Amino acid sequence: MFEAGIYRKLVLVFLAIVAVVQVLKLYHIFAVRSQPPAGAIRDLTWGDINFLHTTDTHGWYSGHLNQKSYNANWGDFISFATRLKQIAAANGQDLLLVDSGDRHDGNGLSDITIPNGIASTPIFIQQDYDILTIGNHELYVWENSVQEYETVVPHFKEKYVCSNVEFKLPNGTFVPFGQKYRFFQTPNQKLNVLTFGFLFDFNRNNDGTKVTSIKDVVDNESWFQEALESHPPEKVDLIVVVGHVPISHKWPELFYLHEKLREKYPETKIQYFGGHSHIRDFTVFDEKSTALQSGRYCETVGWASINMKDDNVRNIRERYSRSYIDFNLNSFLHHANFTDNKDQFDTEKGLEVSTLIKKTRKKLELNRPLGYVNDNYYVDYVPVWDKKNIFNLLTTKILTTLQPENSNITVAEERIIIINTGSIRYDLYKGPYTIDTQYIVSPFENQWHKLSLPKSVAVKVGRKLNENSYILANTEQGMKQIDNRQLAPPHQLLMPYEELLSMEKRQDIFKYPIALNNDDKIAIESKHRAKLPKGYVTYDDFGHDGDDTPHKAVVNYPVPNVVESKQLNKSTSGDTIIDLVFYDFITPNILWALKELNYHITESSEFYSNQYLGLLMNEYVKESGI
Ligand SMILES: Nc1nc2c(ncn2[C@@H]2O[C@H](COP(=O)(O)O)[C@@H](O)[C@H]2O)c(=O)[nH]1
Ligand SMILES: [Zn+2]
Ligand SMILES: [Zn+2]
Repeated sequence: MFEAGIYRKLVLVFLAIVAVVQVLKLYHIFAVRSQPPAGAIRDLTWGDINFLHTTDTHGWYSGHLNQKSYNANWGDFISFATRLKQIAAANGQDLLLVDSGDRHDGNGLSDITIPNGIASTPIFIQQDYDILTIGNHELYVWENSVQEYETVVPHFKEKYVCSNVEFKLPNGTFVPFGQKYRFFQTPNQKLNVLTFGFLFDFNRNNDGTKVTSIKDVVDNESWFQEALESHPPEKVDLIVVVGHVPISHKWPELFYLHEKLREKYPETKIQYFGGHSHIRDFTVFDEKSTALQSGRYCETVGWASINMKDDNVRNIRERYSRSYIDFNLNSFLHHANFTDNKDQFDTEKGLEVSTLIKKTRKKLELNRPLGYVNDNYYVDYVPVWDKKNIFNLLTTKILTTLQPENSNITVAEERIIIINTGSIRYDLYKGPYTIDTQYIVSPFENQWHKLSLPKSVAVKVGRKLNENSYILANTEQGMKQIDNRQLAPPHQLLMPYEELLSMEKRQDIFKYPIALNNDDKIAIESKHRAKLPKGYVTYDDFGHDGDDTPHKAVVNYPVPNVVESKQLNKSTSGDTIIDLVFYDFITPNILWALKELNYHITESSEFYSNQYLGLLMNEYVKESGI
């Protein structure tokens, strides 16, 4: 009797264990449902109208020569777009190409020439865009604005749409880059599309250009109201807004525009394309409006599709789809249905452009090695104090080699050198350090300026600049907004340092950038994902299945707006006068910080050196390697 009782219990326990294992197995399969097997690519979802979007390409038209995930070049992208347009046409659908600006500053192909862009712009314009607009990097330097106005705009004609930036003609009048808006019909679906192009409220543009905030255009510019009046809702099937503006819910500009457009077009579908903050993102504005942002540096081609005939749509995901396509040949061949068949995939024009890129790189000697990098140095994959962090390398080794330009510059015994972290544009990877590397990492050829300050004041400036507040300040150029967040790397623009720091205490946040429900965590932590290549795991308003290629997430640690290289003598007593040395680019921010510190400067900053950071890096690598 006793044995039978134990036996029965053992059987029950065994059955219970089997049941639990089955449930977990089902749960696991179910939870990992959105993860295709390693190496598999998530297919695109096509709609009546489809879009390919690029933004913040910053001259990366050669592709990423040492990163397989982004190994396609601009010629491959041209072939890819051509093939997808053919698929769309065969299905009676539309496919439009859109670009949101920032086309140089960050790669040797675009930056080694004077002015920059001379060699790269002829490559960029080979892509057959349907809608494009301007980025802030086309506006810092007058020569780049001239190039945009005289080369890019005439090439694309009515397809270049820019609603709030103007160019000053020799006679002093301001005219738009391209058209302020465009109304056109799509070739296959015959959709009537009303298009605008906007730049974020940028105030560091050169004097030969003018930027009007989106709010001012919408509220005060008569042409905008007239454009809406002359294109009433019954005549417009779709509004497209191409912006060099972040689409994040944290960035208000496009949401203000949306609110005003909805007053006029309560039911019309409105599709936004964003840029500037260098991230993959997708936001839902309302049931009939979404926004796509497509990363940076030719790492991503954004994809959006819309079902225009949607009277009985129950869920917004039946109306819209979005994908972030890794800018590599594997993805391009897959989505264009030419897997393992590159010869057939290549178009004549694509091959011509790939050849042009090779010839241009050779002519510019971009692959000429200057030295060797023995380790990887990251912008934010490791904390800023880590010896593998590039800012640690710069502040402890490279900046210490900066010399005043000549002997008649008076220099103090001690100094602090400050750089904005947004001036460093990419990681420094192990391998040959070439001419191209200099521009990839630190393209800005700013002068160094200095102020002689009491040490007690100078040591506080960096900390003040790392406060993240949007400040209205009276600068030399008049009332300008000083936004210290704009000094940081673009992809951290929306996650201010303090906010990131506060999260740092909860390590989990760096694995899951947003709070995820349990089955997502299972999906991410699953053994399957652990084997995947590192890369973007994008969490947006549609969830985390947007990346066409599943990756193992990288972690982004917080990066302050500025970092400092301190050459100070701990032994000196008293408030000695030291040199505060900084990039002339951040002078408005330095002056703001000193004002905030109640320090009244008696003289303006003084020229210190032309040895900009890229040159210092080159010399350092040649001398001692890194
Ligand atoms: N030190 C310098 N930093 C610069 C300069 N021009 C731009 N920047 C930095 O880049 C971001 C904007 O980049 P984006 O790709 O997001 O538009 C800006 O906020 C600065 O941090 C420069 O000449 N010198
Ligand atoms: Zn950019
Ligand atoms: Zn930008």
